[in-house]
Amino acid sequence: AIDFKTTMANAEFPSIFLNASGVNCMTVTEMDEMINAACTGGVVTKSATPQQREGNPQPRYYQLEHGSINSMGLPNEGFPYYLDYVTKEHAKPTILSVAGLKMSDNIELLHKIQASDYTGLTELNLSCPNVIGKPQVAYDFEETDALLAEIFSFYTKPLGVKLPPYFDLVHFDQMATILNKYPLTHINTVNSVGNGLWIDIDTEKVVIKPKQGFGGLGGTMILPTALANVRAFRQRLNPSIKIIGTGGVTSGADVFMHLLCGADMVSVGTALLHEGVGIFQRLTDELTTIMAEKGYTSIEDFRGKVQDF
Ligand SMILES: O=C1NC(=O)NC(C(=O)O)N1
Repeated sequence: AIDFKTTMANAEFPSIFLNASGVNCMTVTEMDEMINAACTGGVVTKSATPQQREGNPQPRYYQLEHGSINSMGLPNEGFPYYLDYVTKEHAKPTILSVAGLKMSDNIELLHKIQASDYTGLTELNLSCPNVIGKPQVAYDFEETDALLAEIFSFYTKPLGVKLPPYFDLVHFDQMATILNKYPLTHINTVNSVGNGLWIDIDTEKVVIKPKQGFGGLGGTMILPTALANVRAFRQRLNPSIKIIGTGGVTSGADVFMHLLCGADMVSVGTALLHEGVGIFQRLTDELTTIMAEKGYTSIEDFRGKVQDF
């Protein structure tokens, strides 16, 4: 069997696979299920906001033929619930995802984690596209830079950021220049492709209620965008900043492509919601088959080695 173990900061993940924050991670039951499932590296919590949130009105999720559209609106049990969970002992590492609704929230949440007994990884979600009236922070380069500067003036525990997709090479340059200034453990890229729209032609209505049907896109249809973002940041970031590749993974071949682009770990959202935690054994088996066919005995044989034409 191939060794899929991965280390990020002070955490040793027994597998490269994680859930995308938001999927299979809202409650203790779901998070335990992720940790206890075969071939998972651990669990990423739902992004925690300072207080519990109901989220946006339903329907707020819809499965499309080639992916998904969602405008959940950060429903979650509240920061204390998730801090309590990750501070407990678990068989595999946890990543605590947090999402402030304004800059002072983010600072406050990280002060609380810094002061807590939690020593594991934290991921600052800078990219939720679905909080009504709120922008995706990571599309504001100045705000992101200022926020990270403030955070790293006091935060000394392992910290990564969840990024939205970018679509312009100059934006990759600008964002990487900012991120390289800070001792981040990782980036997680991509969050959903923000503010897509889908219509049911029978009813001539949009398919989700919030924001007149505008929602974040996930699944197969965003795989090319996800691969581009993983590769672009791998090419630009300090090697010390690891990459969790997220977006569009439904098969071992998709995982293989994320790894060729340089991902250190791979997380699954839409397909996990659709298939359940059994997907991780399937992805492991499919990736193992591909590697065997190519004579690879370790991910290091091909990680980041996508070739130009
Ligand atoms: O960061 C997020 N990305 C999404 O696609 N949806 C959720 C949400 O709406 O809660 N948050």
